[in-house]
Amino acid sequence: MKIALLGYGKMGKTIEQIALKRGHDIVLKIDKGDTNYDITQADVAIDFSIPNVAFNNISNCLNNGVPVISGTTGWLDDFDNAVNLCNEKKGAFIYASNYSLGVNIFFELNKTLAKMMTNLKQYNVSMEEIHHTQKLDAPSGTAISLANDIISNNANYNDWKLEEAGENIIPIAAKRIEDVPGTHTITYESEVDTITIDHVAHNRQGFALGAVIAAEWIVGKTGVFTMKDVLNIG
Ligand SMILES: NC(=O)C1=CN([C@@H]2O[C@H](COP(=O)(O)OP(=O)(O)OC[C@H]3O[C@@H](n4cnc5c(N)ncnc54)[C@H](OP(=O)(O)O)[C@@H]3O)[C@@H](O)[C@H]2O)C=CC1
Ligand SMILES: O=C(O)C1=N[C@H](C(=O)O)C[C@H](O)C1
Repeated sequence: MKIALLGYGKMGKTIEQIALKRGHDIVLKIDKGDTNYDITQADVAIDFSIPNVAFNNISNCLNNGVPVISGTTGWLDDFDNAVNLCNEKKGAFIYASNYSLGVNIFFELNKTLAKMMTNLKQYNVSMEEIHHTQKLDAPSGTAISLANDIISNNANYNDWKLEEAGENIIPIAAKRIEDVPGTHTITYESEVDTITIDHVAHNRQGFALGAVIAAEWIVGKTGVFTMKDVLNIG
């Protein structure tokens, strides 16, 4: 498979290593300032860039009939526009806030726990995410997915807020510590005890492998998909 990497930073480089090991060719490596390139030479594009260029990169792929895997976080104001463009162009598109198998299992655990806690109003939920100091967005895309899944599965919550608690609101604390690849913790606290679930990434390999697996899966398909479709879990 011929892969275009849109964003050749920490994730782009990790994806390259894994894709080469799995027998793929990297035909484009696009970074800041690279504007004059022909995306149609790729069978599939993988975007791990920065929030304010992600939608433009995704649109370019969809407008040129190239399936696109989007891992960049912090651009979701344009998510519905990406979905509409994909449908209009009969293209193929996946966005996931987190491509790792472990986090996708964690997403399912979070939904199940949120459902179980609905009638237990003595517990208050909170979330913490920790990432490296170069991260541009806060809270993390994964934390936003986790919070939205709690809201969809637990009637006691209808919103989330960064660093702010309140009635029916999930407070999310975003910490930045050098070299942390990504840690997410969900806590339910009552007066008598605490229930905690967490996911700790040890490196970026899990995110990158998931993105390559998604790229292999999407070629030849039409539509807007999620990692749940790719991994067949939950
Ligand atoms: N969904 C998931 O599983 C995961 C998502 N992420 C997300 O992926 C994104 C990238 O993360 P990471 O690799 O750590 O970040 P990096 O900052 O290491 O890499 C981002 C790269 O994008 C480049 N870039 C800037 N402008 C453009 C452009 N117009 N087109 C293409 N590339 C451009 C940057 O170049 P330059 O440095 O020259 O500006 C940089 O090399 C983040 O949004 C992060 O949150 C990260 C891990 C997992
Ligand atoms: O920026 C990162 O590094 C990561 N970003 C993603 C997010 O915002 O959730 C996924 C992972 O946690 C690493």
